[in-house]
Amino acid sequence: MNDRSGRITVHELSKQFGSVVAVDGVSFSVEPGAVTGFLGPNGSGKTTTLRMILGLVTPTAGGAQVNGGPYAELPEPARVVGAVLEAQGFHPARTARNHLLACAAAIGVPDAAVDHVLTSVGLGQDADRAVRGYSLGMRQRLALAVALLGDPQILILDEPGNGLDPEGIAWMRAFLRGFAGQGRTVLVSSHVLAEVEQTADHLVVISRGRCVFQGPLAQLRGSRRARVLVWCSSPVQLAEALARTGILEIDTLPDGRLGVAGADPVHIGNVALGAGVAIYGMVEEKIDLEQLFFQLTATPWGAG
Ligand SMILES: Nc1ncnc2c1ncn2[C@@H]1O[C@H](COP(=O)(O)OP(=O)(O)OP(=O)(O)O)[C@@H](O)[C@H]1O
Repeated sequence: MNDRSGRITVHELSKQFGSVVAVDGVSFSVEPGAVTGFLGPNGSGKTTTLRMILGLVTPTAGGAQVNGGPYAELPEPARVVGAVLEAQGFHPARTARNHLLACAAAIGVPDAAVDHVLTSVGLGQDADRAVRGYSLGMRQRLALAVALLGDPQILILDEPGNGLDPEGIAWMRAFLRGFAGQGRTVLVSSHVLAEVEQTADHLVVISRGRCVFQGPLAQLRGSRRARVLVWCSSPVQLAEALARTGILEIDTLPDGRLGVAGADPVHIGNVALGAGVAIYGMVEEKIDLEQLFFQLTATPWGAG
């Protein structure tokens, strides 16, 4: 089965290792033409999910499909999916070129593909050096080159930012965006929202083996209403006065300020004036995605 859609679908996927429930009924889909960030804290089940998509771990329940069928049933899997799950154990004495030539032979692609992928990942100059002299970032690029050998439609990367310096991270981001820009599919895991924030169009967030959010990044940003934080002489009086004008989403912050959603500073100032409450300061709250991610993944079965 290969419908060439470039779509990954995961349905009610679960995996239990003894008494550990690593993945617990996760469902999501990953579409072509976009970068999908697969986010969750350490141990939340990301790697196990990716391994199940790739047929490396047998699910306890549910299933995953790549191009309309199980990965194991794809006729030429390396031409459909390129995956980098962990910094591979490359033979230290081998050059990158020789390593890639061996991989190319194993999956039946012509040697010419080797030069192409070496250039794509920026290792052209270092192709004939032994891998033992490679930095971690260069090894990551080599692992990516292996994944690209079959000119796959889909890339699956597990924490590709690990060990990369800022320049390497910027390069990886641009590469993944370019790959998705060709209409291909990218699924990239991370435990740091900031790492995928600038790359991902879509997010799938898991926590303790369960999916707590999936959708466009912009939707996550918009899921929390912007608030105005108000420092005033009488928070209770101001909250009551605002409520009389229909503004009901008001929280009291630990520092005594009010967090008011659904009203602009002009309205709040006018209401305060009418109620005889002195305003000492107002700021529009910045939506902190990292904090939202933390809130999503900190509560046991989060809000989705
Ligand atoms: N082969 C295994 N045997 C037993 N437990 C496992 C196995 N693989 C994973 N686990 C457990 O399943 C849970 C999920 O692990 P997993 O590696 O999928 O999480 P993760 O989100 O990828 O974490 P990280 O970000 O740390 O890589 C963890 O509690 C882990 O200890």
